[in-house]
Amino acid sequence: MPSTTPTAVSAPGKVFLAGGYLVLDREYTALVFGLSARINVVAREIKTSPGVQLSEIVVDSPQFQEAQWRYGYHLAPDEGGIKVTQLQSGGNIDSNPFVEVTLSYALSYIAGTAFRRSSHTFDPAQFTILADNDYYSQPHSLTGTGENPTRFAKFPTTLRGANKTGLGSSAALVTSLTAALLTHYLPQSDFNLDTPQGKRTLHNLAQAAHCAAQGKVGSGFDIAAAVYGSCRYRRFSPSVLKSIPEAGAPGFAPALTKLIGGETWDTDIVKEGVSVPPGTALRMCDVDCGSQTVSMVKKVLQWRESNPADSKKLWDELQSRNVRLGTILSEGKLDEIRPAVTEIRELIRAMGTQSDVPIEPESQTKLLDALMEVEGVYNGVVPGAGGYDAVALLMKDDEATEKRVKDFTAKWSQENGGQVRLLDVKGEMEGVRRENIKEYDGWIL
Ligand SMILES: Nc1ncnc2c1ncn2[C@@H]1O[C@H](COP(=O)(O)OP(=O)(O)OP(=O)(O)O)[C@@H](O)[C@H]1O
Ligand SMILES: C[C@@](O)(CCOP(=O)(O)O)CC(=O)O
Repeated sequence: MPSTTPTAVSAPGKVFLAGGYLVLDREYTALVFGLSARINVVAREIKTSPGVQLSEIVVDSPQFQEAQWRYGYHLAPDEGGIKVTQLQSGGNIDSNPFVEVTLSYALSYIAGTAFRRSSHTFDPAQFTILADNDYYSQPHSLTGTGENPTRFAKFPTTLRGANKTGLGSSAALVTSLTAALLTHYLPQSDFNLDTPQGKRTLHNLAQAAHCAAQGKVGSGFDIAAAVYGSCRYRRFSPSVLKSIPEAGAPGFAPALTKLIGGETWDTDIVKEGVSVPPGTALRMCDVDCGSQTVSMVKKVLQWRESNPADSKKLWDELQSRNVRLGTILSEGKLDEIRPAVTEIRELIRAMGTQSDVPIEPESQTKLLDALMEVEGVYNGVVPGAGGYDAVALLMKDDEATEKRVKDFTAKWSQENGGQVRLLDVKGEMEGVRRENIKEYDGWIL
């Protein structure tokens, strides 16, 4: 039976502190942190008048303009699973592939497991997405209503027009929407978010859906952070996802059920020993400029292929420096943070120069070096794939340091052009979780 009371879940965004590029290969690991910025999904049934039959799932994202997607669903032939189709609602609504693919995957999984035991159908339901403001850099109005008027802003734009800050909105969205669908439609005996088994199911399903929606298989670190929060991550073998036909194609449903519960996943996610010292915060600065992760990844991998010996030497050494930083952070050795990060940055710059990819470009080196001079800042990196669009800082977690960093970034932006802005988000340990529905007063009727 679907849940008759509304339920809410949230999943965190990510900051990729160490191990970018290396993590694409299972030989190496990444040090990834979850963030206090979350994507929340509230699930509730749609009540219909007596005698009225509705088979519709509505997903909406009320912080944005033209962001309501209505879907019909049917059983695809030849065990193709549940196929969803966006219903036209008059206006010119963009499709949302991440939402659509997530629905196909989660509904097919639900139908193929629990619903197989009974002649169940999907009752109409609504899933409302609410994202913490730091995911987007647009100016916004904070005139919301309810208990929490400033937590979720209204953005004066469609999602397509939103400027993302790179916190992994699609991974957090796919994870929390999948968790909301499983929680809403399945009894607790079949899916419980609070158990290791529940998290495993969610992780596998969200990874598969996210890869399908993106049209590529990345390392999956962002889904791991969304499910488990801060962790040391070793990726799954890309071959894990080879067995799965496109959603709706013949054989999709049994292949998906087998994949999600199967033993082929060789992901290795460790939470123990991943933390920052007490009194220290991992913070992000948005730098207003975008980079092209896909072509950067392609170029770095080409360099690696053409220079197997040199690149291996560099990656092996970088891996051991990354692991050392993880140990220093979890053991709270404050004095060692700065030199350890400096050593990592040296090798990141070497990788950038050798592959001719701006991983830590000169403008970011200047910015990070100048930030290090701000009292209370230990050091910082260009997170993930690097480029021009963000820096992550390890700094003291107090108001005075925050103020100094904000003053610094304001001055830096003025003197150097562009926009550097300290976001409110901080590194946080916890992954996906259930939320109290009261958090969303004023947003759901
Ligand atoms: N609040 C939201 N409501 C509905 N869909 C969203 C929302 N936020 C993100 N999405 C979906 O995720 C897509 C953005 O995903 P994309 O992978 O481009 O960005 P990202 O995950 O934030 O980036 P990065 O991996 O660089 O951090 C949007 O086009 C939309 O489909
Ligand atoms: C380069 C890479 O290792 C990290 C990309 O991270 P981000 O999208 O820059 O946060 C790619 C991946 O892990 O899928």
